[in-house]
Amino acid sequence: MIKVGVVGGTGYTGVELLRLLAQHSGVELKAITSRGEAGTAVADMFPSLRGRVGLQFTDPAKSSLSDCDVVFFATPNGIAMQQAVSLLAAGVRVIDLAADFRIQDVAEWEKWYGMSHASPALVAEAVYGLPEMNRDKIRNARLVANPGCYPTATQLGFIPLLKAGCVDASTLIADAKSGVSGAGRKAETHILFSEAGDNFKAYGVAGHRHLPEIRQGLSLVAGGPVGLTFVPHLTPMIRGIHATLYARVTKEIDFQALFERAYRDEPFVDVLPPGTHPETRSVRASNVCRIAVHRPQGGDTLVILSVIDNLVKGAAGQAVQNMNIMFGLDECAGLSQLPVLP
Ligand SMILES: NC(=O)C1=CN([C@@H]2O[C@H](COP(=O)(O)OP(=O)(O)OC[C@H]3O[C@@H](n4cnc5c(N)ncnc54)[C@H](OP(=O)(O)O)[C@@H]3O)[C@@H](O)[C@H]2O)C=CC1
Ligand SMILES: CC(=O)N[C@@H](CCC(=O)OP(=O)(O)O)C(=O)O
Repeated sequence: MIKVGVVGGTGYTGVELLRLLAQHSGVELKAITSRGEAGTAVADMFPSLRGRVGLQFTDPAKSSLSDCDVVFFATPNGIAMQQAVSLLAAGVRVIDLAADFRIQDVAEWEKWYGMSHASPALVAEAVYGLPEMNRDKIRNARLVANPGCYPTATQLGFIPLLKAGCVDASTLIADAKSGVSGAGRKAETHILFSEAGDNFKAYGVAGHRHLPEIRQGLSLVAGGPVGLTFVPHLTPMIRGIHATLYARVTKEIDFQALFERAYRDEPFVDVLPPGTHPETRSVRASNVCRIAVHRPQGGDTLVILSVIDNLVKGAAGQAVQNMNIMFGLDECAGLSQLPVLP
């Protein structure tokens, strides 16, 4: 049994980790932290976990995280980078759901995240945890940077095209929409029901912190710099990301066949038949990314539709997938949930 700790068990990605780990036969939950709820039974706060999680929340400063085999950080940006060094020194592997180790250029990270990096030396060691891109490196990683939610949906949609060199890499467009849980569980005015409900808006058009993360991944695949316009939107749904991706064709190939080949052996990427329109509810609560490939009116622009659940393939599910790979388990262990309908 793999001994697991979760830092940030009261947040949305934290409780999603608990839901998935509680259904995973290869792990034992050892510590679940909260600063404000230490001493509260986890199942009292989240009755959905009654009978499945018997632990209480513990104060992160007093938790026995160094006794774990792996610790997940489901915390705001800037927390894991302060604690990873000592955990790694104690032989604990770390999976950070935040962005502390996602960007290899530390100066660039500091610019977008508005803080100094506490462990710049660890950044080079960290492996970007997108299994479809980095599975072999993840296997031996001590420290995994779990990708962001928008970056997961966007990169999975563009990667086959850039690998094949069949689109103009300088004019990519990602028009992405997220459910409100993407903003986390903390109280903020713009995510109040009466602000976000029955409403739809773009944000971060001038520059969102996921832009450098997506650019980094796509540039590696393309073998050179990419030009990307990325516009996120907030939609009045709870879970889900829908990314509509545009790319101009430079080489004629069978694009549907390209995607089917690229993801044929991927357990969590489903390429839909031609002409289909994936819905966010078709992946709700599951670790699946569904992709459809379109070429409207046979023109020179491809439109790729990519949907994920931001809390699962966009966060906790992908983190469990990474843990499975790191510990040599079945990659799908604990991740066989079908999407919830309606
Ligand atoms: N929501 C999403 O869709 C996605 C989120 N992420 C990333 O995952 C991380 C968690 O997100 P999310 O779950 O939405 O956030 P939430 O705001 O819902 O939860 C944050 C958690 O972190 C804990 N926490 C806050 N500050 C500290 C601290 N200083 N030390 C220890 N624990 C702390 C909080 O617990 P307490 O206050 O009880 O200690 C809480 O459990 C973020 O970095 C986010 O960017 C990544 C992909 C998708
Ligand atoms: C709807 C919403 O607010 N989404 C968040 C992104 C989700 C997230 O948590 O960011 P990471 O993936 O980098 O951790 C935002 O735009 O800031």
